[in-house]
Amino acid sequence: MRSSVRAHHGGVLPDVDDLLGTMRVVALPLVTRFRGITVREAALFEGPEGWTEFAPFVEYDDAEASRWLAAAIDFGWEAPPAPLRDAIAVNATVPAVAPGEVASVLARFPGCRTAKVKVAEPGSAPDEDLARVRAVRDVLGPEGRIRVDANAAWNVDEAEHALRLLSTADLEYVEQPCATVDELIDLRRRTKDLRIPIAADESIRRSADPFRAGAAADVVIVKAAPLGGIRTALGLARMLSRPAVVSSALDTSVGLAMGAHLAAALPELPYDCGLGTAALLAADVVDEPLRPRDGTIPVGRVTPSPVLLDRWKADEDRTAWWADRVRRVRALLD
Ligand SMILES: O=C(O)CCC(=O)C1=CC=C[C@@H](O)[C@@H]1C(=O)O
Ligand SMILES: [Mg+2]
Repeated sequence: MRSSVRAHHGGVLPDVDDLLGTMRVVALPLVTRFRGITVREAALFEGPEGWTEFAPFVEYDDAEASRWLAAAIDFGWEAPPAPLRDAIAVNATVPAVAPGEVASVLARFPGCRTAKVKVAEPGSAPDEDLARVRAVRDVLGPEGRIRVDANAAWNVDEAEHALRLLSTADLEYVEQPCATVDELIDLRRRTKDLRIPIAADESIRRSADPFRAGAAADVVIVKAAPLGGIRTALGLARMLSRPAVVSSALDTSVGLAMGAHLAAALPELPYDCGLGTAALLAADVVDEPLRPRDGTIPVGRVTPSPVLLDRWKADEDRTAWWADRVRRVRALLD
């Protein structure tokens, strides 16, 4: 490394040439559309501690992306905290597919006893969500655990209506049913009788006051990259004092390894984690992707295969776009 400096948190902050020197940008096809995309782009760097990932979704602004870069640097340039476990139980992630497609999606997650089902997608009605959830229940059986994620799409009335409909499906929790903390509080009051726990995801990583959001929720979702890295996420989970579920962001196996290290360092892990999403990628950058086997993924660093990095490399325009993004976002970390 040439001119790394110390970052505010006391860690190393590599300069932009260090980052761009090893950067590889990939464009990986998905098995099925997820949050509106069919190709996942990611920038990978090799730091002194190993390979790391910077993959904020392309529509995110530079300020938001700067936390993802801090996380990438933390994982590539610092040793992760000591793991307390060597495998992480993960959930299946079911995109907003038709009920007839549910069985083939779940088949990609062998051994997973928990499924997270996307609901409230634009243009989809509550009874379509219910049909998808019922199809998941048919495959998992009565012992299966089913959580739904609305990604903040419902207002309080819609959320109450949907939860009353979905309550027949025995839900483990509902993730981010509404956008604001006030709405979450209102919804909790209105649906007390249903006893469906409420999990906060976007409210934790995007709100100015994650503590208020944590207090309004029964469960908190922590994601290493959007929260600025493993250490920051661990500290936040500790302070929120709610059961934490580690999840990911449709990362390559390099980013999933970061999430697995976060999950491995949490003192308690009562829920299965959203780290099985390599199963939604039709291609990955490592020879042995971190796809769930027996319902778990292993904890450890992974190294991309040069052949796969070449096979899935993004075209010149997209690679230049990511290099520009890294330059702009790195400047925000000074
Ligand atoms: O938690 C999971 O099962 C997988 C990850 C996941 O659902 C998400 C990944 C990427 C972006 C988000 O829209 C989404 C989420 O909201 O949790
Ligand atoms: Mg979510």
